[in-house]
Amino acid sequence: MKPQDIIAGKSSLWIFGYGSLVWKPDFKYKRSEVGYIEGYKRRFWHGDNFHRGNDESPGRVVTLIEDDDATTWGVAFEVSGSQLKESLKYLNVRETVRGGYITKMVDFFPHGEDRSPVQALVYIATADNPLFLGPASPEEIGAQIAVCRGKTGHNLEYLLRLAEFMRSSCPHVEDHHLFAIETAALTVVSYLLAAQ
Ligand SMILES: N[C@@H](CCC(=O)N[C@@H](CS)C(=O)NCC(=O)O)C(=O)O
Repeated sequence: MKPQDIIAGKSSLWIFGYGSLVWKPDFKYKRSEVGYIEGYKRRFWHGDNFHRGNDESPGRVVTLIEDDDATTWGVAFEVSGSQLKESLKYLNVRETVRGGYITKMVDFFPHGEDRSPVQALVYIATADNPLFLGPASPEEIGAQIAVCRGKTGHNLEYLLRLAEFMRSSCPHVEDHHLFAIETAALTVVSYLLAAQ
């Protein structure tokens, strides 16, 4: 979907973040809500040769993989008025042009009792994306993240900030994939530091 098609006729829009967007939206928004989407699992299966890696050593960032039994927790940001066009223009470069993500509309469920879902835009990197790296063990992914860096910073920062967000904002959620990779990456870092 092109940004102009997304905002056609809309005065406001919710944008769901589940990776770097949860800790670094970098666009103006009216309000935000922690919550989840259904039917997708978050996986470090997408490559990144710009923000957190390069062509020789692509980093690993998250995408969403369809799974009817899964939910993914993150943050939805409501943008309205001029924020709508500004946020989509910014995210089109950050997510689509540089990251290879496409856009979909999903139901977002704000955290809390009996909250009705709202439609939200989400950026997803699909398996046909040339940067898609696919499944690997937490040890392999952790080792890759421990040594990669790109124009925006270290891949380890991306991992640790997402893990911190989940612990602080979603303490009731056990994200085995995320925390196993965090443990593996920190183990590699400790070995590298000890070897110095
Ligand atoms: N689309 C996901 C993942 C977004 C994401 O991590 N995209 C990368 C692009 S490859 C990014 O924005 N990186 C910025 C950074 O690493 O600071 C989200 O909603 O948070």
